[in-house]
Amino acid sequence: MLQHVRVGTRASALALTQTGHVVDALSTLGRGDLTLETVHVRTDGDRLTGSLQSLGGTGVFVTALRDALLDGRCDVAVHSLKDLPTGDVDGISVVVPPREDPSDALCARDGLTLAGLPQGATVGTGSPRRAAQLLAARPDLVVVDIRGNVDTRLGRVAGARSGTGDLDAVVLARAGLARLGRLDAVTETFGVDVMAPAPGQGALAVEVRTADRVPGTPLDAALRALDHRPTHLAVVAERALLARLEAGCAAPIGAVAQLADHGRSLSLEAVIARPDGSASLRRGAATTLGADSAADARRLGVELAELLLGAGAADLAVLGAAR
Ligand SMILES: NCc1[nH]cc(CCC(=O)O)c1CC(=O)O
Repeated sequence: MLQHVRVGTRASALALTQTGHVVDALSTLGRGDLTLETVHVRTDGDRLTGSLQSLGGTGVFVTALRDALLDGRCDVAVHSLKDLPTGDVDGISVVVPPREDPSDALCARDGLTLAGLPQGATVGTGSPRRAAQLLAARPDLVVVDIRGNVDTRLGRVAGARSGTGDLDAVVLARAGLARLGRLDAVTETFGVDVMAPAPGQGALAVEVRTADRVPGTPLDAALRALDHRPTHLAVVAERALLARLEAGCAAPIGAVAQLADHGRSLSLEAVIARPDGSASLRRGAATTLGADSAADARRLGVELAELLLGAGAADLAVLGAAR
């Protein structure tokens, strides 16, 4: 049986490379039974130019792609998983391919590391999570709110290829730079102890209409093979924590999970920071994985969120405001 599949994507360079990876993977896993086509979908997030925070929280890049999927203008939609709101959507099922390194990376002028940046250096990021953790490590830094695609942000670094940048550094997800072939710009990759990544960072979400998950069809078989259990369970835990804290992707919350004990348990570490970096809470937890491992992962996220709330998380950050 030959099945034709239209894969919807945003038109940014990052979205196109991410979609390209998914198309290649589905093509290989489809063993000649899938033909694939890429369909460009415009989103409000690509059109508006204000601060990312002023756009009204999570999901600005997501709705148009989901609408295209539900309207039947495409059959598969590819997103950066960290950009998705935490709620499930009726009629859509999510597959999670293997994740890239979830870390954040400093891209500074002249090869500088965080410790090497001069007093009062300017660092660009539009993310309250990154701003808070930068300021926690270096209260003297001046954080500049920037947005735009990865190339635009890298172009803001002084002494970068163009040489016209106005900032000493920017912070970006290492995964995006890796996918774009721009790891050359990275001057330091942050450990979780310095900067805990956004829940879901480095992972992709491949969305499909639940009605199309028909066992035995080439698309369903390829999607089953594409789904990566360690990544899927990790992001379920990270996003359950975010949801329990009633926070969106703009909240100053970092969380990263990974399988341990040869896949028999899952550990989760999370940080919530005061936006100015003057205080933060960090906690970790782990669970063994039983027959319903997704339920165990979700419970781990909820329990760690409740541990953080019990320790005063709500006093640190304005939770609920960034939805
Ligand atoms: N919010 C924008 C966004 N969404 C996903 C990535 C990078 C890729 C990823 O985290 O998977 C980026 C850019 C960045 O944060 O540097």
